[in-house]
Amino acid sequence: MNNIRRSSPPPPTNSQVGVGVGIKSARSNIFNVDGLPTLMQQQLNIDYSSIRGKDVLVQPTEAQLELLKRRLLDRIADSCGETIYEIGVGEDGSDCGLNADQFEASVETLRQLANAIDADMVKLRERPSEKGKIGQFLLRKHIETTDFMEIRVAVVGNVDAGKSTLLGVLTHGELDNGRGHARQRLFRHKHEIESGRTSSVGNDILGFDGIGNVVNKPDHGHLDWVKICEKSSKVITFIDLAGHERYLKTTVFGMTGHAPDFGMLMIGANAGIIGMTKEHLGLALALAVPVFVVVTKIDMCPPNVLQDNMKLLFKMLKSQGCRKVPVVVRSQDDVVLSATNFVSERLCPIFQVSNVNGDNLELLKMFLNLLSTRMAGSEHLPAEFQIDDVYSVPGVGTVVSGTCLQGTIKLNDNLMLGPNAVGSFVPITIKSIHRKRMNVERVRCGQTASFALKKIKRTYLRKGMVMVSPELKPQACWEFEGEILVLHHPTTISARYQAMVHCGSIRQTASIVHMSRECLRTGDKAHVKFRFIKQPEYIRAGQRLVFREGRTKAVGNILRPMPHAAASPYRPKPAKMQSRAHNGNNSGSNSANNQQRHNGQGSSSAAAAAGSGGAGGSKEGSEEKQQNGDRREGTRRGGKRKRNNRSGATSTAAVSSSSAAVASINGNGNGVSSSSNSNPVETMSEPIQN
Ligand SMILES: Nc1nc2c(ncn2[C@@H]2O[C@H](COP(=O)(O)OP(=O)(O)OP(=O)(O)O)[C@@H](O)[C@H]2O)c(=O)[nH]1
Repeated sequence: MNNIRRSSPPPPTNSQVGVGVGIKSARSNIFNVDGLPTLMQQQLNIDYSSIRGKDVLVQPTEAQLELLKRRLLDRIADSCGETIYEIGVGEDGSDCGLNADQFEASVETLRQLANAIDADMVKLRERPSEKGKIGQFLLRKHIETTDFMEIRVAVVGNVDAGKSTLLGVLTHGELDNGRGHARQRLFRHKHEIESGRTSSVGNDILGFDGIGNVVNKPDHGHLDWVKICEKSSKVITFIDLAGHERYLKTTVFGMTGHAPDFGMLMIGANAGIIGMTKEHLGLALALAVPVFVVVTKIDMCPPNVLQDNMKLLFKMLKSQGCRKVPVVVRSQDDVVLSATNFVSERLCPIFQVSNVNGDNLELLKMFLNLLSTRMAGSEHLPAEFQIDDVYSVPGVGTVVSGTCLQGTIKLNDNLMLGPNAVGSFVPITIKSIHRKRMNVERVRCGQTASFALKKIKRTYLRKGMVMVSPELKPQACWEFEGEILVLHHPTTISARYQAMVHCGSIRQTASIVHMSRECLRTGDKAHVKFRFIKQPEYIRAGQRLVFREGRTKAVGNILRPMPHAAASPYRPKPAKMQSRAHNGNNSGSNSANNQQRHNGQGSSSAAAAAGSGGAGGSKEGSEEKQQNGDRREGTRRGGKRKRNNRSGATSTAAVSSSSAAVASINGNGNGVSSSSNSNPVETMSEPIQN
């Protein structure tokens, strides 16, 4: 059988396509890359050698048909409901192509197999090869009306890039007028309608049926989510995030708390890489979320400007900081190529679209239809659900929404909910389950849902809590060890420094108790022991985290939760916060002074550029203060400036040897105004390692 998705090393070009399929890593876990026996084969001792030839579908025996069916079902189960089959390619990838008759016979056999396993079949692509034809076909299994595959796409990009407009156009099927018509339907607050700016995390859905047609049919401008879900085999949930720097904290929460499978980075063709573009890209890279790019407004952009901005985009994506392979998607072939190689090949597909005249929107839809979840494969594990919102619904009671990270949750299941302020978990029972407003009986890993809970008060709950299977014997942690990489700090970070930890849907200030180095600067990596300031949280080793305060940003992983750390409140004597002086006002001469003082590195590098310009630090700081009255607890944030304790050369070396997206995120945490000061490409020049 020839349809194994491989993560082959050479970067694909527009004229090549990777063999076989599935966009998700889960597939390659089971079907290993060399055609060696899979885990399942080993377990069941099934010999698939007789179905490895390129012509197996031409005239298969009964036994071969049975094996083919079995293998297709395995693959579909592994991929949560669909797979892409490549006809005319042997399992080892060599000797490709079938003559016309053989090809037709193979297609017919595949159609019979699809019928036998109750799946739809659609041709995606057909191409000639040296020895004949090769074709790729999508097989999508029919599922119950109350079930559908779910993919979450976080929509990020600078303000006015056209995010809400594109989502309005995609989900409502009506083009924009260039003056904000399409986005009106998506705004959730009066001030958003008045200002035309997204300020909250929004959800919009786009449903595809078994053969990839969009099922969204607005009724007088309104979408009935239940109808869409009933008719859909796959639902794309767009997490519409705010582009304005003022709402960065909400955007970070959207990226960490809503567990997106993919990031859609939007760029206005005429404006190019400005403002928060690099900040958002850096965030996605830091959280290991694969990103594709959509360049909007090509209808109103002069060709030379578009060309220049595309050049910069390519340079940024290829830079050491990103190490992506950008591919402009211009045809259906390119769509299949990029969708099938998206995750494994570090490919970054780029779509150039217009929301006004509809250019290339069909290609984007086709691409979205081929995306698959990255969270499949842990249905059998004990359930774990992270809560990202809590409501009190009249007549229903307390409702929580969030994402199932592992296992399956069914109606009337008993789970443990917590941790509360003292770190305990309480038993709860699931009263009802909604997926996209539709009543369902179960939720699997990778899916979002809302649960009505029995006998629990709204006031007991908060974002960041979890509901887990009692089998997991959950424990809350005041402290944990992590490995972090400082993407930007104006001076140095030392023990007792406090900042906001974003980890899944947890958002709480934590203090550094201990570090493997005396102090940390931009680009430094260290083992750090953190302690939550307000209450213990449920965390797991391996979770990614973002540690930020104002323009200070660090990313990393949780290495070791420490559930046995004492619960007595830790009241660190706060470190002196010299760096405040630099956060406040970064414009004009101040900014220049700050650069020198902070970095001690003269003209060196992206880090210096990052420190400059814009009013980001102060604004954001004040937003956090407003939104987060709970955070200070009578302590001040620490941050130690150590002036001149490194020579310029040393610190430059430290930065350039760092593995981080030093500048990608840093490049301009400062908003639109800074973009003119710093070269967007140069600021991406430091490597990012996740
Ligand atoms: N001509 C043209 N105008 C567009 C296109 N896409 C969006 N616009 C216009 O650009 C403006 C900004 O679009 P929005 O969708 O609000 O941008 P946004 O990225 O969502 O902005 P925030 O919500 O503030 O982050 C609106 O007036 C749209 O009508 C396009 O493809 N062509």
